[in-house]
Amino acid sequence: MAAQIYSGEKYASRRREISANLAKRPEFHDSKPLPFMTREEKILESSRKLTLISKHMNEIIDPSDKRELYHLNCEVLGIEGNPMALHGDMFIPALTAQASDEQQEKWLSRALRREIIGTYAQTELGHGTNLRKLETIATYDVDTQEFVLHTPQITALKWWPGNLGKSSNYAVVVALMIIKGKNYGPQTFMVPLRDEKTHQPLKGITIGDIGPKLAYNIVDNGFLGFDHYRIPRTNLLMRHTRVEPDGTFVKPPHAKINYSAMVHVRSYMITGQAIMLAYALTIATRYSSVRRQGQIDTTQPEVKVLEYQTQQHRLFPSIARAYAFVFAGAETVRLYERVLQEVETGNVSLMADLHALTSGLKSVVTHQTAQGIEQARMACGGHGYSQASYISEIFGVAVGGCTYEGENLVMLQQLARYLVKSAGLVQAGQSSKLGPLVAYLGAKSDSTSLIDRTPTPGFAEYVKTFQHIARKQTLKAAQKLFGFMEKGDTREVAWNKSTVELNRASRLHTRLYIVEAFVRRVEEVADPRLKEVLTDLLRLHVNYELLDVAAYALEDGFLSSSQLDYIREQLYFYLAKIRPNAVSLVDSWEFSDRELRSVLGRRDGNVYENLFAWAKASPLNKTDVLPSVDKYLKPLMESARASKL
Ligand SMILES: CCCCC/C=C\C/C=C\C/C=C\C/C=C\C/C=C/C(=O)SCCNC(=O)CCNC(=O)[C@H](O)C(C)(C)COP(=O)(O)OP(=O)(O)OC[C@H]1O[C@@H](n2cnc3c(N)ncnc32)[C@H](O)[C@@H]1OP(=O)(O)O
Ligand SMILES: Cc1cc2nc3c(=O)[nH]c(=O)nc-3n(C[C@H](O)[C@H](O)[C@H](O)COP(=O)(O)OP(=O)(O)OC[C@H]3O[C@@H](n4cnc5c(N)ncnc54)[C@H](O)[C@@H]3O)c2cc1C
Repeated sequence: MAAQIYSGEKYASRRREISANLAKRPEFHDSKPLPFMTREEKILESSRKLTLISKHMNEIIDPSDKRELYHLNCEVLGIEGNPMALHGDMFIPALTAQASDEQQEKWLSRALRREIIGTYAQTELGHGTNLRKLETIATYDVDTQEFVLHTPQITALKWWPGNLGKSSNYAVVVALMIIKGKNYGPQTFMVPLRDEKTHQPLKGITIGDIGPKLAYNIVDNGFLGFDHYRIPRTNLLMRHTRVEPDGTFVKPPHAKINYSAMVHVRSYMITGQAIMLAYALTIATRYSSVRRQGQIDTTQPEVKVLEYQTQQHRLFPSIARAYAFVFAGAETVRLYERVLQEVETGNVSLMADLHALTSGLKSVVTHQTAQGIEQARMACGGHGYSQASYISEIFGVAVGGCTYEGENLVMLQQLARYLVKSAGLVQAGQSSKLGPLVAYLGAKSDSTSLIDRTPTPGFAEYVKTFQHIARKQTLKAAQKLFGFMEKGDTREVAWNKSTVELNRASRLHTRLYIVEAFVRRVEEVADPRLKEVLTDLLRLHVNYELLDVAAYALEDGFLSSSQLDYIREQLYFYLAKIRPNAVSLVDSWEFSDRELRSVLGRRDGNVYENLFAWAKASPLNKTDVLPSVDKYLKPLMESARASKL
């Protein structure tokens, strides 16, 4: 099953080898539990381990393999980030996609050797979403052939870039490019920030950390201001866009090619989110198979809480989602890598499809992941609330994905633009022009679903039902938009009056895509034992998801209320059928205890002994009497006693 999850036996077994290798190297392990450390201690600890990784990486992984590096980082550094997180996640991808060969020779090779540390500085105090209104300006000075970077007011300060605050000495900075008074929109520049020897900020740079956050606190998200700071013309990233010495601007082959680092993260983060969801579910499912509370048969001992249908309903549909997401994530990464290669040859035809797909997936997956993690926490009762479970940290890190790389409700609108265009083609009788991801919009719907009248597995009927719902909502939302425009609203006003409905269409389209990706993967499985278990999980998934969106199919009679009952019964049937495999389904992700960092979710299942040992090790228990008691509580009680006398 691990080979299914990790798209092949090769990587699944490499993961095992890497984990086994690390198990023998205590210097790579957390020196104490992360929840017992201050932020400063965590950053120090993470930097220590990062240095070890850099020194010994070649002995443990093939450094050119992104997935091996990712696994090494998960084991050693963990999810709370590290001082070079953005270096790998965005700085290197931005240089790879946007720097010219010559620039790559100069900077990318140094970045890959870790001679310099970089980040991606785009968001500002006043603007994150609306990139066209960024306020940092890069004005071209023809005389000196330099760009002058400037922060004209406080809202123009860069704000949020990861590892900008304290760690990075370079950044890919996004600024509005002005040449001879003309605004050429957001462009990307390679900018030195700190002296390479002293790490002191360079003259003209104001820089620092933005303070603690909900989670992800090992990362020093930062602020950055420029005071008429000069960089050479050749620091504009010039793989696709160019500015000649005389200020002539050479347009890129696609207007949004500079947004590639964002599309990179949106493509990869689907897998990252699936893994975080699986972390939380591993912890909650293991714990639920140890925790006994209450009885189902009063003549029998207390049951494991995993026997309760409510607990199964709380956890198993999310287990199915984690699988669905990791399968969809693998497809997304393949598409991203293909588009990256095609862009190299000047073919930008798939950029819009990739952008639409990743915008929708990023939004739906992060939202459902956060929901699933929070349910996993609650499924652990009181112990879920303790940091010993580590689920609160996993939630805090994962939920950040709802905001970063484009706020979810905004990104759903990006997909909606694509869907509206497609709906326009359908309306104009040009369905043959629809791309493969939206071809279903042009198909004719059956009048009713046959979901309860086809032999199992009947996935085609489920897919048809999801298609019916997504098509109906897309055409309806587009119609609403067109209707407002016909009545005289501008497109922007009409859009704003239709966005709740448009975003619903985007979610439904994306959920259809996820179901289809799951079906595609299960169809490929050759081993009959694996196929059976995955088919059960997929059945649970399609019934759960369909029930969640059934209102759309009930309102036009595509589904009847008796079919709804059928779907519910199927759901309950598969909850029970999956129960014996539940622990194996989470164990198949093969997370080591070191990677999980959860006292509650350890493989040995010795929950109570482990919790007690953890509590005793808490910093507060180092002494029996805290200074706060000596200083305040004892005098308080003493004065209360004295006043009574
Ligand atoms: C190997 C296994 C490993 C597994 C790995 C697992 C995990 C690791 C992965 C990730 C790391 C995780 C964590 C890192 C943590 C945090 C990092 C966070 C970083 C950041 O947040 S960086 C800042 C991100 N900021 C944003 O995302 C801003 C969002 N805003 C925008 O993107 C844009 O402003 C906008 C909303 C898209 C609008 O742009 P605008 O220029 O105004 O364009 P429009 O007028 O709206 O559209 C015009 C037109 O262009 C199309 N368009 C827009 N963007 C793109 C694009 N990128 N590509 C193609 N086309 C695009 C748009 O659709 C319109 O098309 P039309 O045809 O409709 O005109
Ligand atoms: C953990 C984390 C890490 C980050 N790392 C980086 C980084 O490394 N580099 C970097 O540059 N940035 C980074 N960011 C910033 C991040 O990319 C932005 O916060 C994000 O893009 C959202 O932009 P915003 O903060 O301006 O939100 P806003 O756009 O101000 O959103 C506020 C509200 O307004 C709504 N809204 C905004 N525009 C519209 C619209 N057009 N239509 C309808 N509703 C709208 C949103 O839906 C939301 O509800 C990070 C953020 C976080 C949380």
